Formats: sequence, structure tokens, C-alpha cells
Amino acid sequence: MVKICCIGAGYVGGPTMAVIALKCPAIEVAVVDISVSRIAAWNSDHLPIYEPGLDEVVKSCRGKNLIFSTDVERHVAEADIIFVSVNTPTKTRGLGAGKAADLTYWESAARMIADVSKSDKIVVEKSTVPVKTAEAIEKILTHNSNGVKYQILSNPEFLAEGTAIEDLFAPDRVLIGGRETADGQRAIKALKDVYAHWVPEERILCTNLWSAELSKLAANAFLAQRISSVNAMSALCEATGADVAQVSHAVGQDTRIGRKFLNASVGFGGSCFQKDILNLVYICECNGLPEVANYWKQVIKVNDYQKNRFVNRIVSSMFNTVSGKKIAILGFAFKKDTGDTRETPAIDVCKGLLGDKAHLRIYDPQVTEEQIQRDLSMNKFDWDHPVHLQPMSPSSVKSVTVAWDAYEAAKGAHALCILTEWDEFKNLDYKKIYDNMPKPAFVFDGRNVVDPKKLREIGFIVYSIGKPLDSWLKDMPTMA
Ligand SMILES: NC(=O)C1=CN([C@@H]2O[C@H](COP(=O)(O)OP(=O)(O)OC[C@H]3O[C@@H](n4cnc5c(N)ncnc54)[C@H](O)[C@@H]3O)[C@@H](O)[C@H]2O)C=CC1
Ligand SMILES: O=C(O)[C@H]1O[C@H](OP(=O)(O)OP(=O)(O)OC[C@H]2O[C@@H](n3ccc(=O)[nH]c3=O)[C@H](O)[C@@H]2O)[C@H](O)[C@@H](O)[C@@H]1O
Repeated sequence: MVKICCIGAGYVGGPTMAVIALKCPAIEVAVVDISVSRIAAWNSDHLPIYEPGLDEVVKSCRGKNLIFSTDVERHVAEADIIFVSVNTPTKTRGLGAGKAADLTYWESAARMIADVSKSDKIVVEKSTVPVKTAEAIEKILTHNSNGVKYQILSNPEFLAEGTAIEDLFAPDRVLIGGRETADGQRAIKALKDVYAHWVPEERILCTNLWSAELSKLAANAFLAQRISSVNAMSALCEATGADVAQVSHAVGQDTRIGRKFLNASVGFGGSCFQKDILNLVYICECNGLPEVANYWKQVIKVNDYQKNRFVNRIVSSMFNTVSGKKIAILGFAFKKDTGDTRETPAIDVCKGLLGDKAHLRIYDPQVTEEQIQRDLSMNKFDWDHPVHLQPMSPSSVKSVTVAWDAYEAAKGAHALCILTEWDEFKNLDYKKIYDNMPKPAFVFDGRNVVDPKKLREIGFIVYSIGKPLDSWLKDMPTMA
């Protein structure tokens, strides 16, 4: 029986391995982690991450061919194929700080593999890593090998949170990169055989190691670039009276461009887009390609601009100050259908409003008060370390409270600010909300969730990203 071990029981390791276990009943899958609380949660009724469909998959295999354990060394020693899906945060100090990937966790996993392995292993890079990481990992493993043979494969993950199970069941492609030697090709085949249990062969792409590593960074850069492109257009729409939804639709109808991923927003968030583009920028700079680096850097600059622009709109619309005003924040997660808040634009928007002394009342159906407080008091990039290694927040942010539903959050608020596109925000009773707010009552929709026309009929002053401005906003120019 083939044995798989995955180091890192996070958003990628947990769902990916659960699906492999489900689709390959003859393979034993162990997911291991240094975080005791995370493993305990994977073994409980309350999984550590919220992901539609995940509970069912885990419940149907856990205890059969899927286990979650903190006994990292034992499961690594026993495995034939080891996936490494640990954090690869942005470095916060030293060479490449603010851009380069911090491979501390990866390196420590590799050294541990070398220490405990007694049989040959296929080591699979599942984490997103800089190009050429496989070479470094290979060196660590072979210099400490004790006769054990290793093959390194790159098998980056393309799932998106909120649709992880769907994406894993029917991926657009599975990418496997390996050495072009006979041993390398044998290792590629072994991994391909695992995916072939449910992924059609033509969707399993096999490449060299460096193409696989770079394709992952490139895919995320292209996706983020689309969002920054449409967000840049949204600013121009507001200035000209065009409607960004109509522009996106017209542009996306061109089959060469395509309709997906053209929704204007308050900015993209999530644990990877910014981190991976910064990493790409750093690699370009290290390879003497400053023009290419600057090109990609612009995607992040536009994203930051979009978040600032949103905050400025709020402040300028509300008589140039939000000091002492109560603002209801609807949605804190970086997108709907997840409780994940890593790099959520809500953090920057909330910090911007707090900087102007607003009082925030936040509601998100999946994010806890503790998480919100942590996020608002943590330094940039600290979030991307294993939970038990993250610096504890010194104190909670006093002008922030958390509500248990949208109506409660909005009661008495001067403005509503929609920062995540949760479906429930589409169908709120906005008349009831309006009646419980001081006037003028504002809605700032960072996700184009509400129908501005209907809300204006109720009496709200509405700002929707990239949509024609109402006269109130036109008279209050923003300084982005
Ligand atoms: N979150 C996502 O949607 C996607 C993430 N990725 C990439 O996958 C990698 C992992 O991301 P996530 O799963 O989101 O991170 P995560 O933070 O949810 O999970 C990483 C886990 O690794 C554990 N860990 C760290 N060092 C360890 C060690 N030495 N031994 C055992 N466990 C260790 C941590 O405790 C943590 O539970 C990153 O490189 C990320 O860029 C790729 C595609 C999608
Ligand atoms: O490497 C990763 O971590 C993953 O990053 C993204 O997945 P994810 O961040 O989970 O979610 P997305 O659906 O890509 O959304 C990212 C951000 O962009 C925003 N977005 C997305 C689409 C859009 O049209 N407009 C827009 O603002 C979302 O609201 C969210 O804040 C990619 O879609 C995955 O393919 C990739 O595997």
C-alpha cells in the first residue's frame, strides 16, 4: 500500500489530502503538523477551517485511510511520498525583507525529513515557493542522505478558498514538475498515478521542475493582474460616469479575454496574491530584470491604491471626518465562503478608518472576535507564521466591537461598509437598517453586492465601486 504523508495541516494540506484519501481508498494518507491545536481541531467536529463540502469529505475518510497527527517524524519515516505544505511567508527582516519568501519552515521540514528517513522518498513541493527552491531542498536532502535516495517534485496547488473542494474534485489542471532523468520521470509517474484516480490524463501536465515552480507564481500574478486591471478601470468609471460592471461584461465577452475574475472590488486579499507577486518581483530583481519586476510591482500598487481610495471616499463623503462616528463593517473575510482573513482588504480599510478615529462595529458570519482583534493589532506579514509562533497582540483595539448579525452591527451607525461579498448581504432588509441609522445614512459597497438604485430609493447615499456616483459624492472629491 502506498503511504502518503503531508507536512502542514493548513488550508492546502488539509483539504488536498482529504480529497486524495477520498479518491484513493487504497492509499494511506497522514497529515501532520507541529501545531497541536490545529491537529486536535482536524480530529474534532469543528474543523480548523471553514470550507464548503470539506466536513463531508473528512468525515467519510478520517480514521480509515486519513489520519491527522502531531507525530510528524513517524509518519514521515513511513511514507513513500511526502508532500510539504508549510507556510512560506514574506521575509520581514534581512536580505530581501518585504519581498523574498521566508523558507525557514520549508528548510526545517526538509532537514527533519533527512534526519528520520530510512527508505527512498519522493518529496513533493506543495507550498508555493520561489523558482529553484527544489535545487536547495535537493541539496539539503542529499547532503544529509545516509544512503537514502530522494526525488524532488514540484506540484503546486491551484485551489481557491471557498471553492477548494470543487477545485480539487475537478481541477483545471494538475501540474507536476520533476527532473528530466529516468529517476525523475519515474517519480513524476508515481505522483501522476495518484491523481489519475480522478483527474483525466489530459489535465495532468508534466514539466521540468523550474517551469512548474514558476507557473504557480505566474498564475497568481496573472489572476491578480486582472483584478488590478479592472480596479484601475473602476476609478476611471467613477470619474467618467461609466459603469464598471458594464465595462467588465463588454470586455469579458471577448473570448480571448474571458468573463471570469473581472469583478471590481475594494482590492484583492488572501494569503497568496500579494506574497507571491512580491516573491516574483524579488526573483526578477535578483535575475537583473528590473523592468519586469516593476511591471509586476504595479499590480500591488494598484491594489493598495484601491484600498486607500475606498477609505478616502468614505471619509470625504462624511464631511471629511469619521472621528467619533460609528461605522458598521459588513464582512471581514478576504472573500465569501471562508473564515480566512489573511491579507483581507478589510484590515487595511478598518485601519484606515481607525486612523481617522472612527468607531467600528464589525460583523462577519465566519470570523471570530478574537481573530478580528488579532488582525487589527498584528504587524504586516506576521499572520503568515504557524499560529503558535505568531506574536500575541499586546492589547485589543478599543474602538472596535464585534456584532452577531448585520442588523445589530448597523444599529445607530452613520455608515455601512460592505467589505466581503457574503450572499446574506444581498438580501438584508435595508429599509429596516435605514430606519435605525442617523441621517444622512451612507452605504459604501466595496464588493458591488447591493443594488444602488434600490438603496437610493430608500434614502441612502450610496457609493459602489466603479459605478456612476450620486450627486452627493460628486460634490465631494476624493484625494486618493
Ligand atoms: N491558502 C491557499 O489557498 C493556498 C496556499 N498555497 C500555498 O500553500 C502553502 C501553505 O499554505 P496554507 O495551507 O494556506 O498555510 P497554513 O498556514 O494554513 O498551513 C501551513 C501549516 O504548516 C504547519 N507547519 C509549518 N512548519 C511546519 C513544520 N516544520 N512541520 C510541520 N508543520 C509545519 C503550520 O503549523 C500550519 O498549520 C503556502 O506556501 C501557500 O502559499 C497554495 C495554493 C493555495
Ligand atoms: O495560491 C493561492 O493561494 C490561490 O490564490 C487564489 O485563490 P484565493 O486567494 O483563495 O481566492 P480568489 O478567488 O482568487 O480571490 C482572491 C482575492 O481576489 C478578490 N477578487 C477575485 C476575483 C475578482 O474578480 N475580483 C476580486 O476582487 C477576492 O475577493 C479575494 O479577495 C487563486 O485563485 C488560486 O488559484 C490559488 O491557488
